Amino acid sequence: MTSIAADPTDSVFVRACRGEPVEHTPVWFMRQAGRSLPEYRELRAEAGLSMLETCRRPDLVTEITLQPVRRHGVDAAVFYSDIVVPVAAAGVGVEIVAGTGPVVAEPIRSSADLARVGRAEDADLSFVEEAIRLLIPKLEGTPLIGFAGAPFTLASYLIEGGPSRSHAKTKALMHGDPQLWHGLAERLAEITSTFLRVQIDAGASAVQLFDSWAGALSEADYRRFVLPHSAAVLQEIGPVVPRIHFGVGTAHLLTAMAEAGADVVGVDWRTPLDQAAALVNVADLRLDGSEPGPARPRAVQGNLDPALLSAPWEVVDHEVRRVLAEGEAAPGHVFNLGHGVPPEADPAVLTRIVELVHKISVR
Ligand SMILES: Cc1c2[nH]c(c1CCC(=O)O)Cc1[nH]c(c(CCC(=O)O)c1C)Cc1[nH]c(c(CCC(=O)O)c1C)Cc1[nH]c(c(C)c1CCC(=O)O)C2
Repeated sequence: MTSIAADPTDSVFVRACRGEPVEHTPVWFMRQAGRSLPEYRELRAEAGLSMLETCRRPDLVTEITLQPVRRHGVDAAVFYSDIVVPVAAAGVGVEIVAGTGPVVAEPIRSSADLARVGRAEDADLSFVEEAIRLLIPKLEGTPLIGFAGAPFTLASYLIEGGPSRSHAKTKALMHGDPQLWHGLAERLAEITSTFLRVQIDAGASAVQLFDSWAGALSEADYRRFVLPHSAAVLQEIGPVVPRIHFGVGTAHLLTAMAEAGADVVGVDWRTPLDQAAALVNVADLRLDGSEPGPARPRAVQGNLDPALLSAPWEVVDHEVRRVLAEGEAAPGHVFNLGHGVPPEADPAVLTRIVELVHKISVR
């Protein structure tokens, strides 16, 4: 008898995102594929390729995406790629420097610079499609999360030329030349939507829009300069698959990030999930300026402090139980860390967390 693989669109993870009943709380980890895993470090050393070259090799992407699913038994896979992959495909010279992050040799700071950012329709993302088509059968029903960087977080790398704590040049450009800012953000929104669309069409069961650094903005600046562009991305994708929207240090932005059109709002460790659940129960922003519809309940994702992965197990155990209890207040809860897995994390602790979440959240 041939076994029929489970349908990922009916998985515990997808149902939790939609606020439907689940047998247990699903769990996955941002940055679960990567340097915390010895098998990842071995494969990278063996291949001898840069991070971006690795992302363009469907065979390697498939193996790396599967590694944490095999090892930890997580409820979802996250596509191994990077937020700058589609930007590089659109012709921007960018490298990922180990220990630093994306570095852009010639930053985008004028309209002449903006002309160097290619159009989404000219970006070759066939390697993404190929990798996902290889992956889906190997996942045997485990849902795949596709992702992209939101316009603000991508723009910050392009304008600053690399990682920045203050995002000073980005903020100066937003306020000093709003027309150039909106032109750049619109171009990036198109690239991001295309990257997400390619992943969904190839078989991703959910997507996450990472606005990792949006927390650096005031709510007023976020609403004026960022929200319309992130909303354009999420609303362009539509409700075909659950849309997760995440940033770090966003306690003051959770309502606005939900309004962008997310089905699930990712929360860092600073805001308890019961408080977050109340903040995200709002209507979607209407991009045409019409009256907002009724508030809609949204699921939350998070939010164990990644720093605690190196605390004694009793601490982790206690914190996992607290996060699960606070998550009960939301219509749906996807367990995760409050940000990515640190490279020095002990993978055995992650496996133990998956087992604990599955055991104590049984309905
Ligand atoms: C801001 C951001 C980036 N990339 C990403 C974000 C948003 C998520 C977040 O907020 O952390 C998204 C990303 N990057 C990567 C993934 C893969 C999937 C997963 O989450 O497991 C995802 C979802 C692989 C990666 N992306 C990167 C690595 C590590 C480098 C390597 O393996 O060579 C991995 C596994 C590189 C990268 N790329 C970026 C940074 C900050 C870094 C780390 C730099 C460093 O400390 O070395 C930009």
